Amino acid sequence: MAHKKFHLGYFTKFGATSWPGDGTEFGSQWADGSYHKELARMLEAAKFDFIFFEDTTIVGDRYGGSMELDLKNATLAPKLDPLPLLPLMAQDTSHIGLIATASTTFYPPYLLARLLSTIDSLTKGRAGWNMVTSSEKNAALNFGLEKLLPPSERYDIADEFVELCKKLWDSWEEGALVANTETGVYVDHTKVHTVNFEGKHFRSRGPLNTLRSPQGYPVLAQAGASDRGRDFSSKNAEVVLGMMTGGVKGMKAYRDDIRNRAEKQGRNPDDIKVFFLTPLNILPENGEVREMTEADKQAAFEHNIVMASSSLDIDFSQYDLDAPVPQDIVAGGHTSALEHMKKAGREEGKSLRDLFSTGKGGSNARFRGTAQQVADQLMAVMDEVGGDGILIEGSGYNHQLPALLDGVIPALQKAGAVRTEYEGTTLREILREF
Ligand SMILES: Cc1cc2nc3c(=O)[nH]c(=O)nc-3n(C[C@H](O)[C@H](O)[C@H](O)COP(=O)(O)O)c2cc1C
Repeated sequence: MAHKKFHLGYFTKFGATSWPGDGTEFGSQWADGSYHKELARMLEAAKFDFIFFEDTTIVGDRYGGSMELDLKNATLAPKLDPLPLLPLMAQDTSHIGLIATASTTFYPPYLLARLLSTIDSLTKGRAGWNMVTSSEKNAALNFGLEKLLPPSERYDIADEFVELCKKLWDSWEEGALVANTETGVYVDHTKVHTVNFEGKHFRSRGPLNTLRSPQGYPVLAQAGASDRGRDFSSKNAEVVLGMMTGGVKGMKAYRDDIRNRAEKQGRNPDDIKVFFLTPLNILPENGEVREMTEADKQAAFEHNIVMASSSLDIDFSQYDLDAPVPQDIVAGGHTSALEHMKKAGREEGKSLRDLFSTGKGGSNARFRGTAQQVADQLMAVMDEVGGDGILIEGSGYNHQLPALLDGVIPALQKAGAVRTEYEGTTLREILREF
């Protein structure tokens, strides 16, 4: 049976992705960029669409008011800025897309538009921007703000931010650079325009002082989950990132919803690729399934509770961790994630400790089995959901790279479910190949 062809992304961070370990694993030396350069080469050989860098700008101390658990487990920090890493990875590769996160809440639009234009030039048209509005109070404090605005206002600002960036990127028309040695004209001034943008939140005269970059502007990515977030992503994004909440039904509903919203905004839904983030648990052929030990569960708990405390802006240490999830918790951050947790408490009696003690090493991964079985499961899900891509969780999974790249991907390629060659050269072209 012919399978739905789907795209592949790899989700990681510019941080320690192989901790805990003994310090010699692949990924241990990451701060000089060498690990990610090697990783990008490996993923390009497997014909991934892109490598994706999440990012935040804090050391997490929301849980119990201490940085200890975050720094102990290298959960949120240390993390370096992924934007300068993209051109480094581009030097050793020729096709793989390079997407990094930057916040519309903290950057001035002109500065970020200029930086991303520069990176798109340096990567020869392979840059992407994951647009986030940020959800950590500490991040606000780091940038001199007392607190974050409510999520919907942050999205209103982000809408205007993107509108201005696009105007700035378009302030240089195609063909403005002429470099005509006979006339002595380097840039045709009639093709470079001021933008005179006067919005509610931003003003900018423009034009950018860069060049028009190979893609014009970077591929725009976003992960809206709330109603307002989905409106934003279906209006602006070309890569939309979803979670696998709600199983196949939930995934299909999410993708259909994003496509419908995009159509209502006058966009061609096929220009948007929806990727679902998931870990994989690839087991050895006929091997023993290793269950989580108590130490694994404790490490998972510490990691997950630090992540959730900061992204939801909740000090979970105030709550009973072993009773069903309290229904009166209020989130400052991503509200949809908290709603799922409360539902698990209400309907299944799950405690915060139950919810936070899983996930390490892909123990609760939906996709679990030998390389061939994982490939078959991925194809079955994509066939049913209808597309568009899988974003494979990479942080903490370096040990699985051989099984992924020598097992799962070749099995998918053999079945015709993923690409075996790149046709396009820019990230936008590659995403639109199918
Ligand atoms: C795959 C994925 C990647 C994300 N990456 C980041 C990130 O790097 N930084 C960040 O602050 N938020 C990140 N988020 C959070 C989203 O930007 C968004 O806030 C979240 O999905 C909740 O949606 P909502 O804002 O509509 O409630 C990510 C979410 C997902 C699903």
